[in-house]
Amino acid sequence: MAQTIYALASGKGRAGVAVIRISGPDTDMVLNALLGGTLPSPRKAVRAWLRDPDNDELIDDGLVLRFCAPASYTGEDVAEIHIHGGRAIQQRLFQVLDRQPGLRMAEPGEFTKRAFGNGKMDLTEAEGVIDLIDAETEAQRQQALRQVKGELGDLYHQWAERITRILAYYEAEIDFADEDLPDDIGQETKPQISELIALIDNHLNDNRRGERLRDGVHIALIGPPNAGKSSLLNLLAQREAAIVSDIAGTTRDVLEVHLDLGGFPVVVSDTAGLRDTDDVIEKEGVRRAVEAAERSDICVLVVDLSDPTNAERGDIARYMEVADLVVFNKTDRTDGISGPLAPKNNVKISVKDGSGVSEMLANIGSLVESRFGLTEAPVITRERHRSALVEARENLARALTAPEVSLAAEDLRMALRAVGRITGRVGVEELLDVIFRDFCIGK
Ligand SMILES: Nc1nc2c(c(=O)[nH]1)N(C=O)[C@@H](CNc1ccc(C(=O)N[C@@H](CCC(=O)O)C(=O)O)cc1)CN2
Ligand SMILES: Nc1nc2c(ncn2[C@@H]2O[C@H](COP(=O)(O)OP(=O)(O)OP(=O)(O)O)[C@@H](O)[C@H]2O)c(=O)[nH]1
Ligand SMILES: [Mg+2]
Repeated sequence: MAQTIYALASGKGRAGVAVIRISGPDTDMVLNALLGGTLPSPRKAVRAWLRDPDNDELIDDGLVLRFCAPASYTGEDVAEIHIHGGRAIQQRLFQVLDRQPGLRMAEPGEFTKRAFGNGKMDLTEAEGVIDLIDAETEAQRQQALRQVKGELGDLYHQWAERITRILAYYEAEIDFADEDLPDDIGQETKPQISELIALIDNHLNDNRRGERLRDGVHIALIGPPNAGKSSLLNLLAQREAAIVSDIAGTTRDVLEVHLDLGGFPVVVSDTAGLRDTDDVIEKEGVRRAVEAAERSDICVLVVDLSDPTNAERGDIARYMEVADLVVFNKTDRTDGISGPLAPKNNVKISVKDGSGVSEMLANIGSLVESRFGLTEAPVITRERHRSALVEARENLARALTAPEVSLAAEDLRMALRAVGRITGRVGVEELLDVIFRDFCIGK
């Protein structure tokens, strides 16, 4: 029998109201003790004086919510005690709970773990709950909510069902080889397997947009020394995060700033100015700058528009080729002549007087949106999903060329297990039983 667990469900520290959640078989016993014998009816908020059962001392004027298994978040008996969010009240209630037999403090995620264990949600939905709580931007919230609603889990469940149906043909061939079965089951199954592989490939080939949206889109600011990269970073961060000076080669380390860019989480990296140098430390800085550019999802090249030496530097022309956006800075100093350099996507700004900055933000915003924005179909949000799908795909491909029916069946079973691992929803055997029930084999 599961233990009864409790935890502070609301944020730590002083607050207007704090919510303490209890889940498990002893929930009603605890409520009885705290309320002095009257249990509120389920799913109805009831105001109640909370007392320490050992000495009848008042703890707080509270609000209590009771859920009866299985109709609760965890699927167990659950109670929520809403108290005033003062430290001493929280402390006192926790002391009382700690004294109750069979009760212990919940581990992180344990309520949701129980919800999964009791079939209230699958693993992708549980991950969605965590992502929803962690969501810091609007796009992250939307992506997490879709996962909580089960969109991703449903997709994988559909695929698991498709594999199971295909597998059923092979199982039937193995079990009832002497019965009336199609001569070549491959004719029936192979197009179905290929179709599924194509679906998985398409889903995998997503530019890792879901993962990027979860973790943050990495934007690197690169360019020659003194172009104004650090000045631009500070402008974006709205604080003096990086040192700015008119000495070329000021920035050495890669400096990261986290921002909400129109609802998208982005991590902007300021880097050392790119140039040939004999200074060993600056050299290392340049190496790190190039590395940051290679690792980034979006590479922004910052160039000083008023610097006449740009056109002579072959490396800048090369960076212009590969950069996603070229920002010509310091328009306040010139009439905006970019010389012979005219990259595809560029914008002219002045960090000093702020001109062009909103246009630049819109430009970066649309790059982020088109590459990493939400799509019609749900997307992979974790490496865990990706590696399981790659494994499933490999096994499906192997099933296509398997020399024997029994080997193909084993490949399909492995593919099924890999997909099933993502949702944790249904075991292979369980699914097979369901399918076999309406699989007409004359038996
Ligand atoms: N006070 C409070 N607010 C909360 C939660 C909570 O547990 N308590 N939630 C969670 O942390 C979220 C809401 N999610 C919930 C999910 C399921 C059930 C629930 O009781 N499910 C039952 C009954 C379903 C029904 O009748 O609609 C079930 O699934 O059987 C409750 C809340 C966000 N807000
Ligand atoms: N006139 C003018 N000066 C600017 C502008 N943006 C930056 N600067 C100046 O240009 C100089 C270099 O700016 P930084 O931001 O340190 O340049 P950086 O690209 O980070 O340089 P490194 O770190 O050396 O690679 C500083 O003196 C800034 O004040 C601008 O839009 N107009
Ligand atoms: Mg700098």
